[in-house]
Amino acid sequence: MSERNLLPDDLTILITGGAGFVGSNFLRLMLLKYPSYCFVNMDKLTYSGNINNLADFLEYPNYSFIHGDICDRALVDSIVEKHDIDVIINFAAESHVDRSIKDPLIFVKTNINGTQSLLDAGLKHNIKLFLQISTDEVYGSLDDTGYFTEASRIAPNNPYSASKASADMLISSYGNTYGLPFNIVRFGNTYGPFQYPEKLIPMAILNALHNQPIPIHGKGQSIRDWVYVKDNNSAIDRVLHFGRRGEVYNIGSNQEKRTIEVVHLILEMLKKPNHLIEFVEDRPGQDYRYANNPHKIMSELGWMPQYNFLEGLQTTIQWYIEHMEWWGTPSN
Ligand SMILES: Cc1cn([C@H]2C[C@H](O)[C@@H](COP(=O)(O)OP(=O)(O)O[C@H]3O[C@H](C)C(=O)[C@H](O)[C@H]3O)O2)c(=O)[nH]c1=O
Repeated sequence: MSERNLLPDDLTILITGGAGFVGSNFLRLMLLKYPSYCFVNMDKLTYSGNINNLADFLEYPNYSFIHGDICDRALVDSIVEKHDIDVIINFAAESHVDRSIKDPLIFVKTNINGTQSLLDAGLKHNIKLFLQISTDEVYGSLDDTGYFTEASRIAPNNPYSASKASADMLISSYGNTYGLPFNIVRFGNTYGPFQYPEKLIPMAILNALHNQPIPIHGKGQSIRDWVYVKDNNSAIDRVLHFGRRGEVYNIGSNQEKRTIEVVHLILEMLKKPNHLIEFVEDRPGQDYRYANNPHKIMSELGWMPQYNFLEGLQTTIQWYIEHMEWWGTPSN
């Protein structure tokens, strides 16, 4: 078994994409839990990032924000050098599959070239760990049975997942060739507060709240394993502190649902009618099912998901009810 990551007691961590959904939720946990660590948040503030996601932390002495693009190699290099970064956690990514089908170029730029720029800066300045936030989509699609393990074949099916798979391979090649210490964490479908409403759950909640149609691809038969964002946070925290050098960890919560079931639950919880559902053409190359087997992180690092889907969904719905004005009226 490979050795544990060797990290100093007081870490300085560069979080990329920390104004986005998963990154801002993670920073929220870390800023409260580790007041002796320093966090530098670098974010491009694209359409899906929002500086308000961390508004209540702007005055924290151990937190700083830099507006910038991970593809800007000179900027990335200067940040890693100037702040004496120990760990880079890369949340920055273009992540919406439908957008990647319409315009793959930005996915290749941000997800592959951007990752390489971080790797090069990390290597040059001897960081102690590069932690990549990745996805179970790199394994492609499953039938009704079986699960992805860390040993499953990498077989992405759309430009988004191909760009994430490429980044993962680049990272492990830097580990193998140059000895860069790294971990890769591959999540299932993440949901919770602060998610930009283009992904299924926040889109369906907000459309329902505005009595707008909810577009469902095909007949809504695709299956996803839904992981509450706080469970993702605790998984990253465990990998950061206890992960073994060069290892990949799959995250899953064994809470699989069909898309149509998820939307029915949302409508039921909001007491909205089912006729808001509008079946539309299926996504080209739609993946039928994703489901990670999280045995490795559970047995080696003692991680356990804490949130069941109904509880997480209820909390998420409540958050969107309270923050409806953030998003305006849905355009469809
Ligand atoms: C946006 C939308 C989605 N869907 C369907 C398509 C999928 O079968 C399912 C979930 O779609 P969503 O786009 O929310 O997520 P995935 O395509 O599963 O991918 C997501 O989970 C992985 C792990 C990532 O890594 C991606 O970043 C993340 O976007 O609902 C609809 O039917 N209608 C819609 O309007």
